[in-house]
Amino acid sequence: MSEHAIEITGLRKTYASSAGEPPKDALKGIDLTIPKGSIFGLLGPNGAGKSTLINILAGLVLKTTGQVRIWGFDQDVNPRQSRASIGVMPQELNLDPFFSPRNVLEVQAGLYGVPRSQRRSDEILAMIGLTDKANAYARTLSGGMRRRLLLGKALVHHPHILVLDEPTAGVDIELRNMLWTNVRKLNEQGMTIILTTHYLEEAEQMCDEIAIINHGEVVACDTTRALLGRLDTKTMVIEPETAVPEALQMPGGIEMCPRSDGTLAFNYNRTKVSAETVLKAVHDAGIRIKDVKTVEADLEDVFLSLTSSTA
Ligand SMILES: Nc1ncnc2c1ncn2[C@@H]1O[C@H](COP(=O)(O)OP(=O)(O)OP(=O)(O)O)[C@@H](O)[C@H]1O
Repeated sequence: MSEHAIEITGLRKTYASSAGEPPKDALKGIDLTIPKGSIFGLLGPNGAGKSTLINILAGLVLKTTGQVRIWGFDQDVNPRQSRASIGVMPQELNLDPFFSPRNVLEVQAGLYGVPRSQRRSDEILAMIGLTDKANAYARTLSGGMRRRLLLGKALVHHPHILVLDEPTAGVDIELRNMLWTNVRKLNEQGMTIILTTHYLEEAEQMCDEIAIINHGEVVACDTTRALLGRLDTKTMVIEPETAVPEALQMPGGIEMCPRSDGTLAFNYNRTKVSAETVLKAVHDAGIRIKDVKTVEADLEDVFLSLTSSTA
């Protein structure tokens, strides 16, 4: 059995032309492997191709060419097994208004051929906090409750992989925390999680690995730590003890930027300049240091550097 939850090779999707619009190459040859047991982030600007990719994984959009293996099953050769291995929580709140949460879960379990003896609607309702609403019409549920129900619906067939498409877009903090607690718990139980999010801080906190997609191509795929280590620029922020002399000259490779709060930011390329060199330059400039801290690049910096030049 493969150690990868998902293996994608040469995946292309071209949407046919319609209403006078030319054909659209939404995915231009994606190669991607997602390790089993990981929390994997799929990031990219609007229109990058994330939903297309997720919908292909979910079996909702047909690929143009390429190979997709889900939990070791080739989508074309073993469509039933590959579909059974994955559960998708979609972005849209597409629920039948006259179905109760219990109906929704039971019907979904039926669609996936889960035998009655293996259904666990009560357990799922408890997990998503909808036990009291088990028999209420979906149209009477709040937006947050519907979203939780969609999470439950994605889990009825015990998938190995859970895909969350923008699960926290526009949700309040309480629901966001509840979602993440559940996602972490499921991951600890061995489920592989794939998520798209616009909140880079969230991806930084949640994901072990991240792929950044731009214009239908993977422009970076690495561990979150390695991705954050990619940017060479580092900043040292110094709070001076005394007034700073005007017109300071810094050695090459160190740029000084005074900040409005009275601190001084020194930007330097950490592969070329050491922190010690920066501190010495500050000292030689006659600046007495009251406090000092260094600032690492965050995911937003990495994201912008990889996507803004071609946007
Ligand atoms: N059914 C479709 N027909 C034609 N073009 C489409 C269709 N669906 C998506 N596209 C186009 O394909 C490209 C990728 O869209 P996709 O929805 O996959 O991006 P995305 O990264 O999910 O964006 P967002 O974050 O805004 O949801 C876009 O240019 C979009 O306009």
